[in-house]
Parts: sequence; structure tokens; C-alpha cells
Amino acid sequence: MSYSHVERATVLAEALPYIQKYNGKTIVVKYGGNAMISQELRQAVISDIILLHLVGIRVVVVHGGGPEITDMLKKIGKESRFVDGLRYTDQETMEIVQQVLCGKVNKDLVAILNRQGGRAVGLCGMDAGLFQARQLDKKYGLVGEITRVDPEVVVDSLSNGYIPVVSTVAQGTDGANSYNINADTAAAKLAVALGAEKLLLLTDVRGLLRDPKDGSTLIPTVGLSDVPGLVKDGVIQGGMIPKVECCVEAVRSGVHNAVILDGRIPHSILIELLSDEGVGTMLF
Ligand SMILES: Nc1ncnc2c1ncn2[C@@H]1O[C@H](COP(=O)(O)OP(=O)(O)O)[C@@H](O)[C@H]1O
Ligand SMILES: CC(=O)N[C@@H](CCC(=O)OP(=O)(O)O)C(=O)O
Repeated sequence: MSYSHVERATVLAEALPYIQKYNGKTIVVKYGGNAMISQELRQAVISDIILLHLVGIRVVVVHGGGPEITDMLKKIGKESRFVDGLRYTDQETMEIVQQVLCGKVNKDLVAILNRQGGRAVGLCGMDAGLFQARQLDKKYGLVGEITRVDPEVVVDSLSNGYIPVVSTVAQGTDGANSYNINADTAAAKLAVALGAEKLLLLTDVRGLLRDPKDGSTLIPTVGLSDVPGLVKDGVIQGGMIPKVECCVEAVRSGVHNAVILDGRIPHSILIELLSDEGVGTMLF
């Protein structure tokens, strides 16, 4: 598909009011799943993040890495087990989670951002008490429930012109040193603590679908009061339940809106933030 000069200029001009709207505001991007594994999509996400940073948006990246943890566990002969969508985390699994999230995935993202001209700094939830947690429930092992967020290290990084890239291993405040936290949950908590304008959750579906098997049934906007009915009707189910719950909690606690976005669409972040066209499902 080729575009005329006028069409290209129109798209660029369309971005101006959005750049003005979000300039100086904080946007938290949760990045995980398929969009992180494919090299091409990763490239598009990274360049979007750098562009947002360069136009004066305070962008914070919170990353997942579930598939990478599962792969590493497989390499040491350990099968992954999920309870209510959360990884059952024994001591050995916790060590792998920490190595993969704080070591491999975090540093790879920082390196790619910096190679493309960004100024990224990698943090984990244990740095400067960013995420503090206690055991959520024995049935999940070393999965944490965040009890406190101290966002100062993230705020300082933003103020110094860095792009903070955060992995979701939390500091334990009870028996354990560290806890495994679901990345959507951690991103929502951080968005609230930062007083973020928006929370973007990148995933591997178009957004919330009326029929999960039919990508053309996207629900573009959902008000908080619509959520109980959508759960009751079985529209919000499976992996979408915790995701929507995170968005609801974030919006209830002051984040203006949360968007579940398709990370498989190249540049979905830019389309969502800087154009008249919304993609994904916005909860407000
Ligand atoms: N109504 C729905 N619309 C879209 N996806 C749904 C819906 N209900 C359940 N799902 C499931 O939720 C999944 C997304 O949640 P999850 O796998 O936890 O995402 P991620 O790994 O990106 O955090 C989708 O891949 C889909 O299988
Ligand atoms: C408790 C729990 O389940 N933690 C997740 C943390 C990573 C994550 O959430 O990654 P994605 O966003 O890519 O799924 C896990 O161990 O897989």
C-alpha cells in the first residue's frame, strides 16, 4: 500500500493535539506475550516507546516474560503449573523467575532501547523498595500480593530523562526474600502510584471480544459499570478476568483510562495514543 504526500502529512498533523495532550503526562505500558517474542513486533514496540519519550511523554515500561520463564523451566526439566492463572512458584521456580525477568528479559529490553537511541534504565521491584509484597496465598507458593509501592526510583529516573523498564519481582516483607508478581497486576499498581494518565496492556488479542473466537467482535469501550454484566454474561472469562480486574482497579484509583491493546498490530501504541483511531478496548 502506498500513501500520497498529503495522506502522510495528514497522519503526522493528526498527532499534534495528542502530543500536546500527553506531553509531560505519565503512561505505563505493560509489555509481554507474543509482541515480545516476535523480533519484528518487538522492534515496532521499542521504536514506539522511544518516540513517545522523545515527544515528552513520561513513559514507563513494565514487562512480563511468562513464555520465557516457561521455556527456561522446561530446559531444567520442570513443567510449569498455573493456579487461577498464576504460576505456582516454588523456591527453584522463584530463582528462575528472578533470573529470567530481572536478568535476561529486563536487560535485553534495556539494551535494545538503548541501541535504538533511547536512554533506558532497568529496575526490578526490589530496587529501592519499588514493590513490597507478602505471600498472596500458600496455594500459589512464592507469588506475592503487593502491599506497598514506592515509586520514587521510577519518578527520579523519569525526571532525569530515562525510560524506566521494570520487572515484576517484589521485595518480600514477610518470610521470603522475593516474590513473583503477575506483570498486569504490577503495572496497574505502578500506574496508580505514579498517578498515570493511561495504562496500556499489550496482549495477543484485539482487545475484549464479545465472542472470544471472533476477532471482528471487538468491544471498543467499556465503562466500569458495564464490567459486572460482561462477567455475568461470560464475555469476560479466562485470562481476561484478571486483566480486566487490573484495569478496573487502576481506573477506580485515579488512572484516567486503561486500554487492552493488540501487541500483534505493528505500532498499536502509536495508533492508540497519537491518532484519532482507537485500537483495542478502553476501560474508563
Ligand atoms: N472476551 C474475551 N476477549 C478476548 N480474549 C478473551 C476473552 N475471554 C477470554 N479471553 C482470553 O484471554 C487471553 C488474554 O489473557 P492472557 O493470556 O492472560 O494475556 P497475556 O499473556 O498477554 O497477559 C486471550 O488470549 C483469550 O484467550
Ligand atoms: C505470578 C505469575 O504468574 N507471574 C508471572 C510473571 C510474568 C508475567 O506476568 O508475564 P506475562 O505478562 O508475559 O504473562 C509468571 O511467572 O509467568
